[in-house]
Amino acid sequence: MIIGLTGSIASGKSTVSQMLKELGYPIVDADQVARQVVEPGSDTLKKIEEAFGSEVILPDGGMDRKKVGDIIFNDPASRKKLNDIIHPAIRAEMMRQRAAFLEEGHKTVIMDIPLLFESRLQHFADKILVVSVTEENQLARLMERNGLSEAEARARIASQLPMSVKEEGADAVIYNNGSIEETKWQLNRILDSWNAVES
Ligand SMILES: CC(C)(COP(=O)(O)OP(=O)(O)OC[C@H]1O[C@@H](n2cnc3c(N)ncnc32)[C@H](O)[C@@H]1O)[C@@H](O)C(=O)NCCC(=O)NCCS
Ligand SMILES: Nc1ncnc2c1ncn2[C@@H]1O[C@H](COP(=O)(O)OP(=O)(O)OP(=O)(O)O)[C@@H](O)[C@H]1O
Repeated sequence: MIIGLTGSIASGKSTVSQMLKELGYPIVDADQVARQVVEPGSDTLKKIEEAFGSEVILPDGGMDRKKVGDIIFNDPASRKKLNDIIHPAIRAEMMRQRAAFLEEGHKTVIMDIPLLFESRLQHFADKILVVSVTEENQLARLMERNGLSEAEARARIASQLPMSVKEEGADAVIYNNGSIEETKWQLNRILDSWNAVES
C-alpha cells in the first residue's frame, strides 16, 4: 500500500512523518528529495542558474534557498518556471526510492508530498492522508518556525491550494490543532482502519 501524506505548508506533515518513521514505516520525503536534486554541480541546479541568474547560487556552489524562496513565493510565473525545472527530477528520484523500498519487501510505503494535489499526483497513492490545521494555527506556526513576517507567511500559504480542497480529496484527515499526543492518536486510528502494516 502506498500512502500519500500531504497537507499545507506548516500543517504538520513532518511531525506526522516522524511519527510514522518511529513506527517503522519507510518514507519517501519530497522536500528531502528536492534538496538532493539541486546539490552543487547537478544538472537541475545548472538549469535553475540559467533561468534565475547566478545570484541564486551561493559562494559554495549550493542553491540560495532563501533567495529562491523569496522569488517564487511572491511570483506565480517564477514559481511555475522553477516547478517546471525541478519537479521532473524530484518525481524520478521519488519513483526510484519507492521502487527500492518495495523491492526490499516493504508492504507499506509513505510518500510525503506537500504538493500532491497541486501537482495532481493523487494516482501515486492508494490512500491519501491529509494533515490539516486551522488557518490561525498555520499562520502562527509558520511565522514562528521560519521567522517570517505575517505578509511573508501569508504569501507562502497563498501559493498552495486551500486546505479545504485537500480535505475533500483525502481518504482520511488528521486535525493537527491539539496536542502532539492527540495527533498521534488520530494517526494510529487511521492506520488501524487501513490495516497498514509497518515495514
Ligand atoms: C523554494 C525553496 C528553495 C524554499 O526552500 P526552503 O528551504 O525555504 O523550504 P522547504 O524546501 O523546506 O519547503 C517548505 C515548504 O514550502 C512549500 N513549497 C516548497 N516549494 C513550493 C512550491 N514550488 N510551490 C508551493 N509550495 C512550495 C511546501 O509546503 C514545503 O513543504 C524550496 O522549497 C524548493 O526548492 N521548492 C521547489 C521544489 C518543490 O516544489 N518542493 C515541494 C515538494 S515537491
Ligand atoms: N500539534 C502541534 N502543536 C504545536 N506545534 C506543532 C504541532 N504540530 C506541529 N507543530 C509545529 O508546527 C510547525 C510546522 O509543523 P511541521 O514542520 O511538521 O509542518 P509541515 O507540514 O511539515 O511543514 P512544511 O510544509 O513547511 O514542510 C513546526 O514548528 C512544528 O514543531
